[in-house]
Amino acid sequence: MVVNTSDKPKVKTKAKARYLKAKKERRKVRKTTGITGTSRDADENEEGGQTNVRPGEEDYVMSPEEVEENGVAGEEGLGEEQDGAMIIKPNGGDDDVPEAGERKKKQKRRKDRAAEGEGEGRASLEAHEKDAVRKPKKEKKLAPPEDEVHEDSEEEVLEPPDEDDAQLSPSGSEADAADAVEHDGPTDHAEAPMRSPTPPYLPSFPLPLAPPAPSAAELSRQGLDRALLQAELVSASLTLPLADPGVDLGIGERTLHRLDALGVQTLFAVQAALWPWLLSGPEARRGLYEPRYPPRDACVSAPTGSGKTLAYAVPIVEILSTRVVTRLRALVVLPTRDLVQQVRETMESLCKGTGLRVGSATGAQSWAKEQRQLVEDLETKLQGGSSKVDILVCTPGRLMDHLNGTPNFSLQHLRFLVIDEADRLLTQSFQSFLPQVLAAITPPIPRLPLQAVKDSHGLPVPDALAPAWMDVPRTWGEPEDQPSCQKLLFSATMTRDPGILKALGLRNPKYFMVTGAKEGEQEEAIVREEFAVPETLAEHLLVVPTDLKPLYLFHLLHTHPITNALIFTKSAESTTRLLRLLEFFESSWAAEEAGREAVIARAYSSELPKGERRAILDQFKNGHIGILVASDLIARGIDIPSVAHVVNYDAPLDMRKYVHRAGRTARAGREGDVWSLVEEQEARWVREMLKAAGHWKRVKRLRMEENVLDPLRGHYVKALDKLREVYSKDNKEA
Ligand SMILES: Nc1ncnc2c1ncn2[C@@H]1O[C@H](COP(=O)(O)OP(=O)(O)OP(=O)(O)O)[C@@H](O)[C@H]1O
Repeated sequence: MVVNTSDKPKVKTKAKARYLKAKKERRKVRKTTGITGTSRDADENEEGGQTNVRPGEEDYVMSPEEVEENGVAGEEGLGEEQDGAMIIKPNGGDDDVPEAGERKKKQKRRKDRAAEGEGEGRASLEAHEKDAVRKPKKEKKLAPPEDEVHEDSEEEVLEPPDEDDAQLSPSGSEADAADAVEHDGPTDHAEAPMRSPTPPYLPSFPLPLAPPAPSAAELSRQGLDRALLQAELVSASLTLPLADPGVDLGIGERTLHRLDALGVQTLFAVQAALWPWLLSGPEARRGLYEPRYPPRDACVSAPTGSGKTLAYAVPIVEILSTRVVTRLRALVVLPTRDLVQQVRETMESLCKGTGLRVGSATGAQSWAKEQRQLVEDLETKLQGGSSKVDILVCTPGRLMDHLNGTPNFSLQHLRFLVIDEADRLLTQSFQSFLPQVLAAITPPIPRLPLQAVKDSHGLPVPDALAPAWMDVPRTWGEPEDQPSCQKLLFSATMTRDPGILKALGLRNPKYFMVTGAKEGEQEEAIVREEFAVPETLAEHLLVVPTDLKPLYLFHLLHTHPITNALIFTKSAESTTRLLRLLEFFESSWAAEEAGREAVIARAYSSELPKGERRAILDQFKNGHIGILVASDLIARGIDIPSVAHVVNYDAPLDMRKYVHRAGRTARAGREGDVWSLVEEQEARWVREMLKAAGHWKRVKRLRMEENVLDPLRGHYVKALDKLREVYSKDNKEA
């Protein structure tokens, strides 16, 4: 960082005179030797991968006044001099030099002088200097803390494979090219010297840490602590045989057969806790309408892949299977179309033989068609609505469309409202759906009078108001009927934020938490929002230089080898770019020797049309595609049992994202690995994030020497060239 010194008052001292003389001498030397040392040079070097200055460690140039106060480089050993100014390396601060104590004393003396009132100008100069001296310290914090990442780790050093013999040394242009690919797309290297002195990486700032979890007292003030702190804690390792004669699950023969057909022999922890509570326990309500004794709501937090879908789907189907007429009685809301499709399939397979009808609303079909599929009578005005489906699985946007625009689409008969991936659906981006849904399940005031309804030909039409909606005579003091809708919230990262949960208007909620936390640490884990991950998940973290990240990825894919893998990037665009680079790399690698087979990879993001996305997902599920490079569109909920590895190519932005991405593998008790490639400048906050979530100890930190990449560098360079070519062609055509 260059500090502008022009507005500083001039202070002439002997030290300064000495300094200026020395400066003249140095200029002379430079003129004769041709060595320059401006910060611009440093930037250009950095861009070319030649400098020792790491991203985020910008140089600080000292003013003559500061030199005077701090002494010259030769005296203090703080840094090197550049064009008449001193450059302090950020990691050459106070802590690193023996003379630091002396300098501190001087700074203190300066402070004291300023405090004694040596004039305003001098005081502001002091402040400026103080800032300037501090800044490098701040920058130091941003420096890639590779050492720190390794400090308390059991590192696994990955040895270079020796079967390949391609030897290419790292070069500046290669680093440039990788940088271009990762940051700006391909660039013309001939232009490199013309670049501005801006460092090649955007300055990095640590992400703000999550605010501390609300205290028990805070929760208490919000009126939610009792329920939350009295959560039913369920051990993640709990299982229950489905055929256990000693346990009354409240499940009928038909459902037991369906579960058997689905391969369910043993209940997972979340199911073992929830099914009896909903179906056979003292608090269970099996009626379709429970206006006098409405059921309690439930919030369920359980790790990814732990069977939350069946945990709610089975009780819903079991209870609704007694219904006689079709009404919309269960609504399941999910954040994406793919998840809607997945849950609909599960519901349909459970409903076989019950006569229950399952529908979905995502906007995948035309509006009119979807309306006709959901509502029986779109013409007559019916107070009780007219539904063609018993269970509707939908996205929030399409649900709002139907609430506002589909005649006779009513939620008054709802017995279950399931909000799956609840923490996601309660975030701001989805916030408007919740008030509308809550209004639609709340009876009107005053209640509606019963009236005979006739169709356009004057013939009577059956209409049915839900009990809580009806205006019926009641004796004095008798309470009005309550809506029978039971809200069930599910997530692997369920929010404990009382403010957010309050917005749901939960009725005497019961919390279930499936946790791996040890006894005695569970309460803290709840309050601190620590999320459990599957026990069978192995977690690895590798700190890599930004410019070589793709190459490290390719190395991982080849050496481990990693297949049946989901690779997550930060955006749809990055997904496409990384896939192209991977394809070019693979074709170059496979072409080198007969018999080598390139890995088959595809991209998956919102950039693809819906139909294509579906086809790609199917191919990935049945193993025709080995690697799916994906955006966060499928980071949540998607269940693909064959996924053996997840790679965080771009670091997840928060712990929730980390948990959900990682949770695409190690599902239903299977083994799985997550690999996080963390850029040097991100390492600190990734570590902080994992630590704050009580997760750091689980993560195995890897160290990989750069020479392991050598056998693949040649193919990588070719791939980069090809990518640059394609992008410049694309740009010309655009
Ligand atoms: N009791 C069981 N026995 C065997 N397999 C089960 C059982 N329960 C669920 N599964 C299977 O486990 C897998 C994961 O279940 P599910 O998708 O419901 O997980 P989830 O907890 O909702 O995960 P996420 O939080 O990622 O959405 C599914 O393939 C499901 O069929």
